[in-house]
Amino acid sequence: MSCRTTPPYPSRSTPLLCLPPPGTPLPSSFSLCPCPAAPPLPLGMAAFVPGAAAALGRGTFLGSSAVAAAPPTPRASVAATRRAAALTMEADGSGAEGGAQYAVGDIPDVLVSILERKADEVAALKAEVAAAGDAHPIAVLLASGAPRSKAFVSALRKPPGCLAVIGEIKRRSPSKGLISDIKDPALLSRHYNEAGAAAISVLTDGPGFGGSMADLEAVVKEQARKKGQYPGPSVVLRKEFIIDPVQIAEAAVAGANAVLLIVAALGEARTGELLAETHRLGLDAIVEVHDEPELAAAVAVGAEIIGVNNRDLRTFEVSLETAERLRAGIPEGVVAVAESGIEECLDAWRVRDMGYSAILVGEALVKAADNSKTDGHSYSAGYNNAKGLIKAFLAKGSVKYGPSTTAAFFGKGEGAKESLGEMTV
Ligand SMILES: O=P(O)(O)OC[C@@H](O)[C@@H](O)c1c[nH]c2ccccc12
Repeated sequence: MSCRTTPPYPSRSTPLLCLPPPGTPLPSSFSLCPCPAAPPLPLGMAAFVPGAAAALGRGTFLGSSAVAAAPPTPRASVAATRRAAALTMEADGSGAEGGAQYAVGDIPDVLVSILERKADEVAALKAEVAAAGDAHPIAVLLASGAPRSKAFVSALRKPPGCLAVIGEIKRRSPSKGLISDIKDPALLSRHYNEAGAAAISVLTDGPGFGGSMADLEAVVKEQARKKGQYPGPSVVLRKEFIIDPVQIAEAAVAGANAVLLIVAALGEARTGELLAETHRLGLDAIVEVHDEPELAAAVAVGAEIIGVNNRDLRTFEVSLETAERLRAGIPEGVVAVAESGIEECLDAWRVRDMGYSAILVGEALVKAADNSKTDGHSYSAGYNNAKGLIKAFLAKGSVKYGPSTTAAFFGKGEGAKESLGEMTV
C-alpha cells in the first residue's frame, strides 16, 4: 500500500478527505503504512564551520567578549542589546575567554527587550539567593553540581519514522498576544501525558508569555504523580530566556529536566558555557537555532539536542521550510527537534519525514484544549481535542487526515494503531 504521508504532501488549501461519511463500511483489511526508515542524512556541516559563518557577512553578534570590541552599528536596539549581554556576562564574572566571536547575526528586537528584563530578573534572583545564605537550595546546587540523568534527551530520541511530542503550556506570546487562558497547567500536562507526549514544555516568562515558576512547579508535581504508572511521567522543559547559570539551577531545583538555550540570544561562546553549566547541574538542554550560522554554533559547542525554530524572531513569520533547510546540517546522533508552527498532523508527519525526532507544539495544542467555557479544572471537551491532536501527530500509519479538529478527534484511533505496530482488522 502506498504511503500518503511521504512527499509530495497535499497543500493545506487542498480539501482533504478525512473521513468516510457516517455509515460507510470500513475496509475489511488494511495494514499500517510501512514507512521506510528515513534515508541517511547527508552531513552538510562542512559549509557551516565557524569561520565560514563569519564569511557569510551577517551582522555582528554582540555577546560575550565581542561586547567591548563590537563596531558601532546604527541599530538603536544595539545599545540595549549590548547592555543586556554585558550584564549577563558580568553576572557571574564569566564571559567568553579570548578568541574571536564569529557572527551569529544581530539579536532580534523582540529578544533585546526580553534579555534586558532577564538581566534584572537574574540580578534579583541572585540577591535573593545570596541573602538566604549558603543553605539555599540554588546555592547548594551551584556549589556542588549534580549527576546527569539524561532523562530528557533519552525521552526525545526516537528511531527513524517515529516522533516524540513536546507539548507546551503557553498562554500568550509577544507576537500573538493572548493565545489561551490556561487555568490549570498541571491538568493540561496530565492530558498531554495521557495522550503520549514525551515531554512538557512550560514557559516561565511572565510578561511575554504569561507563565511562571509556579506553573513549572505545578507541572513537575503533576508528572511526578505518574511515577510507576503507565504511561510514566513526561519529562519537563523549563522554557525560558536563559542567560545565567542561576536560572538553570532554579530550573533544576524546581524539578525540570531540561532548559532551552537560544543561540540568537547568547552567541556561540555563551551558549557553550551555559551548556556546560546545564550538564554540570544535571540537566539537558535544547539548543535553539533559526539559521545556518546559529546551527554551526550549536554544533560547535556540542549540543546533544538541537531545536530548529521555524519562527523567525525578526519577522515572526513561521515556515517549515526552515526545518527542512537546516535538517541536513544536524549531525547524526544529535536529537533534532522541530519547533513552532506545527498546526496539524500533516505538519508533524512532514517534519518526521525530514528526519526530525521530536516536535515542539504550543499554540495548536493549547487552542485545541480551549476550556474558556469551563472552570478549567473539570472535564472539558477541549482536553480531548488536544489529546486527539497529539495522537494524530504520533500516528504514522494514517491515510486519513483532515482539518485539525476532525483529525484531532479521529487521530485518537490512529495513535492507538501505531502503538500496536502492524495489524489488520
Ligand atoms: O506555538 P507554536 O507555534 O507551536 O510554538 C511553540 C514553541 O516552539 C515556541 O513557543 C517557542 C520556540 N522557541 C521559543 C523560545 C522562547 C519562547 C517560545 C518559543
